[in-house]
Parts: sequence; C-alpha cells; structure tokens
Amino acid sequence: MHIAIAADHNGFALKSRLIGWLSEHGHTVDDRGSHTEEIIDYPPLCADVCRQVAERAVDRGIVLGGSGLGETIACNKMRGIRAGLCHDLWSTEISRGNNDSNVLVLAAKVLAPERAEEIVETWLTTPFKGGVHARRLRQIAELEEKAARM
Ligand SMILES: O=C(CO)[C@H](O)[C@H](O)COP(=O)(O)O
Repeated sequence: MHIAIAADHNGFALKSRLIGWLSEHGHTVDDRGSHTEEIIDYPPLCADVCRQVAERAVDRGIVLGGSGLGETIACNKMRGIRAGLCHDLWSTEISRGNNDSNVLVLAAKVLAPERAEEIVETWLTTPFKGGVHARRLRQIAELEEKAARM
C-alpha cells in the first residue's frame, strides 16, 4: 500500500521505526514530517496526512502522537476521514472490520514499539466487513454532510 505518515515530537522516534517496518514489508511510505524531535503542533500534520488520504494520493494514513487523543480528534474533523486510535489488536480489528478506518492513530507514549508494529500489521491486513457496518458508515457520512451545512 501507499501510506502517508506523520508524527509530532512525541511520535517522531516511533514513526522512524515504523517507516522502516513498512518499507521492509513492501509498502511505499510518504513521510509527511515532522523530521526532528523539536516541539511541533500536531493539527497541521494531521490535516496534511488526512488530505492525502481524502484526495486518494495515498491508500491510507498513519499519525503518531504522545497519547494520540488530540490527533484522533483533529483527523476526524477532516471530510471523508475515519481515524481510529488503537492500543490493542482487538480494537485495531474493529477499526478496520467495522469502521473501515482509513487513518490509524498510535500513541507513542503508550505502546511498546513491537506492539505498534503488530497493530500496523493487523490494521493493514484486516478487511472491512461491510453489511450492517456499511449502513452505519453511511449514517456517519450523513452526519458529516449535515455538520458541514450547519
Ligand atoms: O498526543 C498528543 C495529542 O493527543 C500530543 O503528542 C501531545 O498532546 C503533545 O503534548 P506536549 O507538547 O505536551 O508533548
């Protein structure tokens, strides 16, 4: 897959490791920054990755922060984005199987690097189940449309 990835200062080190893992596993990675451990605000990084996903310049996005909570809020403000904050394999499977998440958010201050790799692998290989979940995603998309008109 073609994946855009970004991290703030808290996620920088884990981002570097994951870029290596993704490349070793045959994925094409677009590193959108940050490129240093200097303190940086995460919302513009989230917006950039999500724009790549929404415009289909890439297949999926990955964003890393300390807790990942603010990143998840920011990403889900972007039209067409379904971002999931995943700390374990079960929620990762749900985020793909039920929610068809197109952006994965990871908490660098919570996850061991090995677990982060397992989560990424699960997230990249779990298919969307469709069915009743497709109906619910349509309902979420309708909420997004209504909110845009408010
Ligand atoms: O995870 C995050 C947001 O959800 C950020 O990494 C975190 O909020 C940055 O905070 P600080 O500047 O205090 O390191």
